[in-house]
Amino acid sequence: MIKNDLFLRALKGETVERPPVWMMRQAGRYLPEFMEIKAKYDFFTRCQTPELASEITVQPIRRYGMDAAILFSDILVIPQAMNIEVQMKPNFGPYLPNPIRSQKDVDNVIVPDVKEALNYVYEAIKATKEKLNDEIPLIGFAGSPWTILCYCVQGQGSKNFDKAKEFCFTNPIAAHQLLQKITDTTITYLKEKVKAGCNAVQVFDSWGGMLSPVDYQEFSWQYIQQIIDALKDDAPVIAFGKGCWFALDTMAKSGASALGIDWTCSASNARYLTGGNITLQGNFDPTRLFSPPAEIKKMVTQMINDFGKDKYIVNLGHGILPNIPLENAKAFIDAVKEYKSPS
Ligand SMILES: Cc1c2[nH]c(c1CCC(=O)O)Cc1[nH]c(c(CCC(=O)O)c1C)Cc1[nH]c(c(CCC(=O)O)c1C)Cc1[nH]c(c(C)c1CCC(=O)O)C2
Repeated sequence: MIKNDLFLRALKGETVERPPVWMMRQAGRYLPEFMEIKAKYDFFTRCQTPELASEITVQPIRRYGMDAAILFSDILVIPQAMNIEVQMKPNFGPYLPNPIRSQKDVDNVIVPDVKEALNYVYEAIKATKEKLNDEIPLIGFAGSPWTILCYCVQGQGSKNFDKAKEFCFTNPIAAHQLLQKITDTTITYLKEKVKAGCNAVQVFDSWGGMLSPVDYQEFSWQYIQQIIDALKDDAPVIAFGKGCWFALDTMAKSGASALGIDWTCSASNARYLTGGNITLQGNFDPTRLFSPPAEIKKMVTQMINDFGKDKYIVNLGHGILPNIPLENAKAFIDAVKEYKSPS
């Protein structure tokens, strides 16, 4: 049994004293203790060494006491396991030297035995569970098939992922084959993560908002739906689509336990679009963490009042930025812990 189960109760839609809180990308570069490890080990060494990955995962918890931990890893371990070379270049980000651009490239992509290929991730989960000592739940995650395709085809980060979209629109058969291969790999991977000890999983569709509503259904959502269908009896699933407010009505009917909301969608609009019954997670503008702590606290309290304390998980609308002052991150977490319902 998990001692602080606020997060799991919110995912079930139960009434809570206060909403739970965690931050997307909470194990990261704003933490000096993270930077110390980063200085010594390259990115994939950190991901692949269970002792390092588990240590990095619990760093923000020790400092701030969030209500859930998220495993330190990356969405790009999936293409790596599928035989696609992925590098993480310092001060540049992901770089895939042989991007996928043709049917032949797609044919060369394998659906691996993820039990073997990503065994280091499950070992990291087990090590993390020991460190967490059942105090709080652990979240596992994967990128959405569309977001993974974006990197596989573009070959690097992008403002508009134009090459990824061009590939889908000029070569839809190959694109769908690739999306299905990623989906099949992701389903087995997430199931293994749950078996290893993750208490919930989140699917990050970071680049879903690059697609039109119609294209979103075709190239992104139908694959996320397959993942939800396959996982929902194993663990609660959170679906986060950045810029995907237009699909919230579909997402609300998917069987996901919660939906992530970014900061461009108001709480009332998100509740309206999702029918008011499903747990929502979000949606503080990550850049707003640069505001003074007192202002952050006021805004967080207002945000909880706007979403309502139940069926709600406090989070940012996307990942925390590298240069956020430590006391500002603390103000965000503390505001939630100090929350009192207006009566
Ligand atoms: C799109 C995406 C990626 N990775 C991820 C996403 C989806 C979430 C989102 O949209 O932010 C997910 C991710 N990546 C990382 C986590 C760790 C867990 C956490 O702290 O939340 C999570 C949940 C570690 C990481 N993944 C990465 C870092 C920073 C580089 C480093 O530590 O050396 C971290 C802490 C590298 C990475 N990995 C990726 C990018 C674009 C980058 C470079 C940009 C950046 O530096 O933020 C791909």
